[in-house]
Amino acid sequence: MERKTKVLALVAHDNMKRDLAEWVDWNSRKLSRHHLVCTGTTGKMVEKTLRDHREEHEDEAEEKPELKITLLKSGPLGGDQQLGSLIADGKINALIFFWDPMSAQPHDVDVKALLRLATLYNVPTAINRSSADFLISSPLYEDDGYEPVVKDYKAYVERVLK
Ligand SMILES: O=C(CO)COP(=O)(O)O
Repeated sequence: MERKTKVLALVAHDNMKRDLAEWVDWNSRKLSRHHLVCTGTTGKMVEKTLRDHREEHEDEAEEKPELKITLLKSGPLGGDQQLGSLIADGKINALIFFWDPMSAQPHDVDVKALLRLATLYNVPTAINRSSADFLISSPLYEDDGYEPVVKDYKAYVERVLK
């Protein structure tokens, strides 16, 4: 049976990009069959990592799906906000965001907003390598029937203002 393609968002701050590149390389088979959405600079790195991985494993007979990677703007230039908007529209199935706990970011408010929306919409989110390992190796990750429950905000939306 044909498995569903998921939309996975991958983002890393500069000091964490090497970590993400290693993680992507290690998980390239699992990632390659999904549509990846990345902030600009992260996306270029992810694409290069996946292409290099393919070149190194050219001799393997397995079928290699066409890479599908969407590059948003660079994070500080609005990429985090673009991703937040995709989350609000229900277009992202999981977020892998290696954010830097040791450096201030010029777009810190955008980073916070992105993480807030991922939480609000109950998007499975990994914020470091171990949580990313747990996420990608979870049986639920492979379960096409699993849909995260999004809270019903109807009462909030329809509240009467005095
Ligand atoms: O700043 C980022 C996330 O907050 C990531 O942006 P880049 O992928 O463009 O470096």
